Amino acid sequence: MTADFRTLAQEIATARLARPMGRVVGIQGGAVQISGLADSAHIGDHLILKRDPGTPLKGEVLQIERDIVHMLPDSAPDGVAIGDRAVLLEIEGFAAGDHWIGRVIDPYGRPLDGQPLMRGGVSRDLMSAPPPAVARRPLGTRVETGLSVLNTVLPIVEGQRVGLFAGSGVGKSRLLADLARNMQADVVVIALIGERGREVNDFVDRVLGPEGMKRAVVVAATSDQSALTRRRCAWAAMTVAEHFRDQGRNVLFLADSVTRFAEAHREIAVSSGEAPALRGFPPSVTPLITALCERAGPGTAGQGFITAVFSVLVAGSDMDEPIADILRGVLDGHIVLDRSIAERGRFPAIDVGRSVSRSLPDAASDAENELILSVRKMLGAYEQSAVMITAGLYAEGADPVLDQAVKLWPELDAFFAKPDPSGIRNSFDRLGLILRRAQAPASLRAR
Ligand SMILES: Nc1ncnc2c1ncn2[C@@H]1O[C@H](COP(=O)(O)OP(=O)(O)OP(=O)(O)O)[C@@H](O)[C@H]1O
Repeated sequence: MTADFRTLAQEIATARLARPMGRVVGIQGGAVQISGLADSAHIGDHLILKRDPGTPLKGEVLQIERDIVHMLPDSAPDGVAIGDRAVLLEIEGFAAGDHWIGRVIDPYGRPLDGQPLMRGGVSRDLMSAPPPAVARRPLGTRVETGLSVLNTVLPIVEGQRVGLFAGSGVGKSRLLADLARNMQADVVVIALIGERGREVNDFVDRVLGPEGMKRAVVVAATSDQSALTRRRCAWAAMTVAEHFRDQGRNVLFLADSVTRFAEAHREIAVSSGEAPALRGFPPSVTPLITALCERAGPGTAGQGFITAVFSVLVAGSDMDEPIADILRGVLDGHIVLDRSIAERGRFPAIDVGRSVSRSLPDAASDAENELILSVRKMLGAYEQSAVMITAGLYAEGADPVLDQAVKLWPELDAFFAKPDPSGIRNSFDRLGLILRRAQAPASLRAR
């Protein structure tokens, strides 16, 4: 029997023909209390509530008390009455497989691209723990990113977890798509959390395109779906990544965005009575985000790596807002996109001065580290005097580093925008050439 038939036979054998039913006994806030299901329901199970009159209302099991199941409905529980019937739906196991590559799925493993999709052979727990810290391999080697700036001054190594901090409309999706298409990886798993439906289609069809989809699994939950589904999206995508990692493959995991994941959690937490604390977010948001990020990283011996980029929405470049702050603490680096750079048309709009890769200095050779340090010094000198320079108040000769920085600035700025499919070595060669032209390293070392 082929694997597909075995899966089908298993599904038929385990299918439940009768469905447990309960009755509404209360409605409080956004949640509906149901009796008669406490023995059969599990957290996260789906329910369908038959409103009389009205269309059925779907929802998920949020809490279970001794006799009562608390259901969080997908939309406002208008028209729900005491005594209405609630039917427990069986939730299928989540089992990824190779045939998911190239597909767009929802957080329950159902296809969103109109084609049939079989489940894989083995169901996985969506909330699995990360590999034990002591058994984990160390971070791996540098990966080709396809972009000059990430190949050189902000390197990413196998198993590294990076935050992508960006305001709206500064090129976050395009950068993620560039990485999905060009970054070195066996499989790319993309979590699209809380985007509008139109944006998901646009991302898949136009921004990512058929080339990007070739090795990608997209897991999407749109903004109109319930908070539970949106929150589940991040876990489902991470579970897909873990499936491929366990097979020894190197996975690139891209999450867009952790902010929307945290917002979905906030909705759920408030419905279950948790008080907001961190500027509107409940205290449980910190362990939630930390646990998700921890699942990425190196696997154990024989497993692959999950190299991850988690995007964060930072309104008005506020890097201290709670989600950005939590992420900065748990990740191994951050890439900051800057609106003023995007506004002058330089993409990717990475603010190199404010971005950090914690894989340095280990990820680069001594000579490369020296080059990176020189670039950073020059950028620092330029940025400190940027106002003076643009106001025409800069006079050559006062500071040799600033003189070089001013001279090199246009070339460095153009270098940061360049794609580089030919690899890390080539990116460093080009960067070295730019610096040598101004004989910068020697004079900088003398400072
Ligand atoms: N690499 C690029 N080259 C040229 N233009 C770009 C590039 N990246 C982004 N842009 C421009 O910036 C716009 C916004 O990009 P993108 O949709 O990726 O931003 P975003 O931060 O994901 O936006 P949102 O917050 O709305 O999701 C694009 O429509 C395009 O005009």
